[in-house]
Amino acid sequence: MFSVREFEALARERLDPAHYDYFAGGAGDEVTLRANEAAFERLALLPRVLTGAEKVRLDVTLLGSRAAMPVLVAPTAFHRLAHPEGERATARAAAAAETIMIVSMASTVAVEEVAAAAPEAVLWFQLYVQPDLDFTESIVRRAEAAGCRALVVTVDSPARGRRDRELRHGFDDLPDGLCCENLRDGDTGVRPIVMSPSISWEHLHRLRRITALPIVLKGVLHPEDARAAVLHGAAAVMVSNHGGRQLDTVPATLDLLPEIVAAVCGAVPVLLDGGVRRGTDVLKALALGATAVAVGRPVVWGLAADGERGVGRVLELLRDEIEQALMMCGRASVRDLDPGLVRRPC
Ligand SMILES: Cc1cc2nc3c(=O)[nH]c(=O)nc-3n(C[C@H](O)[C@H](O)[C@H](O)COP(=O)(O)O)c2cc1C
Ligand SMILES: CC(C)CC(=O)C(=O)O
Repeated sequence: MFSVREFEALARERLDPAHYDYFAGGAGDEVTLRANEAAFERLALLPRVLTGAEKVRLDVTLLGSRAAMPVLVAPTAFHRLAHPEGERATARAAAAAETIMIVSMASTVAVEEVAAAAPEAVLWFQLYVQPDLDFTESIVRRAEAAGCRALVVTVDSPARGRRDRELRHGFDDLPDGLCCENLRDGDTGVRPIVMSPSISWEHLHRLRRITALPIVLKGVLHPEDARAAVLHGAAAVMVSNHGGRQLDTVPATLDLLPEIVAAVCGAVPVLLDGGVRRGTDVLKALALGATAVAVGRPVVWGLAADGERGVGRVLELLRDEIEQALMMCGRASVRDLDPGLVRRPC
């Protein structure tokens, strides 16, 4: 396998079509899903020459967590639909690649077991605030106790996106034997995930009161919200449209990045996900001001294709591509890229 695209093709062959469509699909007409990747294709790289950059640096430090490359594992649900080992395999591969895995609240392996399966892994935990705030707090406590080092609060989902592919397959629940293990509740079994339309800045304040973990706001698209996130104490913002799975026809994340970086004014790191498939994509996002990016579907494709090895290979491919692209651009480090590296062809 020599590219993320090849992994997607193999995953498609291996997966039940309903599960492939769950992973691959987007909301509505999938305009945003396509736009995310197209935005990277539209932007060109403009290399410098004779810069003497013999050794290149790929590592970054984010909220105190080190990553050997500026590519994180985005939180994606239901990994055991892709491979029996599920999130355990993903975490082992992330640990081997020395990068950060953001464990989804909707993981099919409990966060404690993910941590136990990969003791070296640096884990962050993604949270959907549940209307029962005491239950939400108990989930946060579990993530803390499991050793997660940041809380990634997803704010783009006051309701679940309408995804025609899921509707067509009637995919609305996990098969028998699988469930969202982080929603187990002593008294009532496993609770369903609820998307909270009432979620507000007040919930962020509450989370800040109950946990000392740094909080990343995931799903910020409007520059005003990015500014507000800083004022309300977010430790980082993640420019994300949920991989085109929530509100269709929102802009590609790469196209919004410069405005958000300007709005945040260096106060907190800006992360981005959506459509990253190549090392050159990573360089483009970093050139426009992201500190790092995250990949969702590429990791799922690796997992479905070959479990831990597949995820490991996907991460290795991205790492090698970044290193090569950085050298070809005449730059010595992912930390000091600037907008001069990219051109928008007229
Ligand atoms: C199958 C799938 C499941 C996802 N599950 C979650 C989730 O549980 N929580 C969350 O915040 N985002 C979730 N996302 C969104 C990802 O975190 C991320 O924003 C998106 O996948 C990035 O786009 P990409 O797939 O093009 O890399 C999911 C995405 C996919 C594809
Ligand atoms: C369980 C779902 C809410 C996970 C998700 O965020 C998604 O499928 O995009």
